[in-house]
Amino acid sequence: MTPAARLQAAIELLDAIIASARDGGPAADTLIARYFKERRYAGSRDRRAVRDHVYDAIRRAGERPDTGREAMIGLAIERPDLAALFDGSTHAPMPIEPGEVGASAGAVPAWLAPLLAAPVEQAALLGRAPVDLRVNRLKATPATVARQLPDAQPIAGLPDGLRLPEGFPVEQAEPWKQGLVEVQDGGSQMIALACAAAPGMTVVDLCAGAGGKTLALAAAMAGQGTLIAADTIRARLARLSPRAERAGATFIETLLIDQGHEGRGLDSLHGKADVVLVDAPCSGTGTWRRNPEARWRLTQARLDRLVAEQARIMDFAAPLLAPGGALVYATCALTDREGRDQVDGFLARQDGWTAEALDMPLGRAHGDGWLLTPGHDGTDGFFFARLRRSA
Ligand SMILES: C[S@@+](CC[C@H](N)C(=O)[O-])C[C@H]1O[C@@H](n2cnc3c(N)ncnc32)[C@H](O)[C@@H]1O
Repeated sequence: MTPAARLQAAIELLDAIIASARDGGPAADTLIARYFKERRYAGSRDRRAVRDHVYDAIRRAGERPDTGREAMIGLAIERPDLAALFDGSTHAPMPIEPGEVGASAGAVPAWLAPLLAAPVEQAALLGRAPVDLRVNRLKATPATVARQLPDAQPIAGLPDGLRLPEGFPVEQAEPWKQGLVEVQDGGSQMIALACAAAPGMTVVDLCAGAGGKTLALAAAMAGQGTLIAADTIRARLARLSPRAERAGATFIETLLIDQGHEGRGLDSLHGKADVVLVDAPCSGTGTWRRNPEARWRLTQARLDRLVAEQARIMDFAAPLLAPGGALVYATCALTDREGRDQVDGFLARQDGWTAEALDMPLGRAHGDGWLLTPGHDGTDGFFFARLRRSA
């Protein structure tokens, strides 16, 4: 493909990504993979160049543009090398008309910016994310893994964390194949640390998804005790089993609960748990480094629904705790409504709970919880809090 044809391909892909973000369709990565499956003539260098154009244009535009051309013209305003490719030749984009405007530059949609926690460094939300690993203590130590992965660097403050450069193909590396490491952002590792799970405890990971944090809890428990991974989506929980097997964490039990009737599946756990992790569904504002078009999907109405659902989940999680137990509330969101205010609301609604002061090696205190941000900590963005049920 010529450089101009690559640019035109990026514009077509952006059209599809914009429509998908508007209509709740597939993620950008899925659309890009589909696009190239149908265009076998594109070589690996073509695919890389088109993908880079697409993501550069997405990262640059805080508001969802109307068209791919508008997104790309916005980028071309800052990149004369790209502007020169709008020449109308075969497979190239048509010349930019006088007065034709590009998407404006920005990190965060205007409606959302005032809702972000004040300390958040907004531009850093769109940076490039490294590949973070958690060494699986059920099978290995950081020292043994570091010898096998010489490119990996320790992550300050995370005893089991190792960091590889962006794009490192870790799934082809032996330590990953043998289950000695899991790919897990440093912020997620910090949340597992905040749970302070220990051998012999009863721990419930209530929004377990495919079990990223469940596996970290399993390692902290050294494979001893009761660890339940619950979720409302069967397909997500199903992805945990092969991961648990690879990690040697076969003591994990999975529990499929019924959306809207969660209490039914959780009755037998009432008053039994030492730790309940609520890693709640959220706006994902902290993970834009990995899927920057997510900010084109979020709407005020969706945020309102998420906030209501987070409060509801915390409320049905609370009775699961034994006296003296800890409910750890976490989101990969950086809006105060999903974090600090959510904890304030819980403490106002529920008697007999206190927020524990946290002192973690990365991040900073925020309200009654803790904030991690890409700009301050080099991790994805998270808010979490540890809420203790009185003994
Ligand atoms: C942020 S994701 C969890 C990510 C996961 N903990 C990890 O570390 O990979 C939130 C999860 O909450 C689940 N969820 C949504 N509503 C729920 C509910 N009412 N009860 C339990 N889980 C729910 C979603 O299916 C999703 O898997």
